[in-house]
Amino acid sequence: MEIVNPALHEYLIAHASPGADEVLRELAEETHRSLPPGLAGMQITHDEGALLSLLVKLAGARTAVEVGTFTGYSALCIARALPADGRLIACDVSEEWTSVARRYWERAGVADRIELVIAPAAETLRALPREEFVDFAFIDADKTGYPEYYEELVTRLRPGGVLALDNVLRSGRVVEPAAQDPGTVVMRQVNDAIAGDRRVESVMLSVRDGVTLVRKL
Ligand SMILES: C[S@@+](CC[C@H](N)C(=O)[O-])C[C@H]1O[C@@H](n2cnc3c(N)ncnc32)[C@H](O)[C@@H]1O
Repeated sequence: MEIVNPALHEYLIAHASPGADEVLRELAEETHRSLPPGLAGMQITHDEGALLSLLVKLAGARTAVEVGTFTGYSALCIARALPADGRLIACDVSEEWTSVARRYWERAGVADRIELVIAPAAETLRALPREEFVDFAFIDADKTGYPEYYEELVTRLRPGGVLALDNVLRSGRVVEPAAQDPGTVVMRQVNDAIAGDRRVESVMLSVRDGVTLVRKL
């Protein structure tokens, strides 16, 4: 999934702060021990988690939304960067995977900041107030859902708010014309749409599998 070479990726991870965090490390270990590699590999890596925490703090975020929670690693990185009275709405469809997440959120002392909604994310997002109240959002779920998740979230992002999208390079497949799987085709459309979206300024980063950062104007 990573697009930088493995040695360099290890080096990046070793230099992201906070260095050793017991709760995050054990969450990653349990996820990789209990699930097959194809599923466990959906978890973001430590460097991306550190990036999310930093962005939440830089944006001064109090209200955040995550689409795609899995076993809770990214949600934990977002929630612990919020102030104590901050709120993260976490969207997923899996009771099984998010039951792991809940245990680690409790351990980290951030469970009271996270509202987990088990339902298709499009339904959850559509039901949110139609106001610019979101300070930070992270999209990391089914790729064909990205156009709707982006639109529902960008309209609710406050001016100056930040939205991050994961897997935007699809392991490099976005630049391979022969790659025509639905996720890659949709991701090319999303990437083009964001680059031309006059409501935002944006940049694509080659972090892990590619992360686009969007700031609402
Ligand atoms: C790549 S994983 C998320 C990884 C997570 N951000 C982390 O840090 O470990 C994608 C997640 O999206 C969820 N998902 C897939 N389709 C969804 C949908 N329509 N609505 C909400 N969640 C969905 C899956 O259940 C899965 O947990």
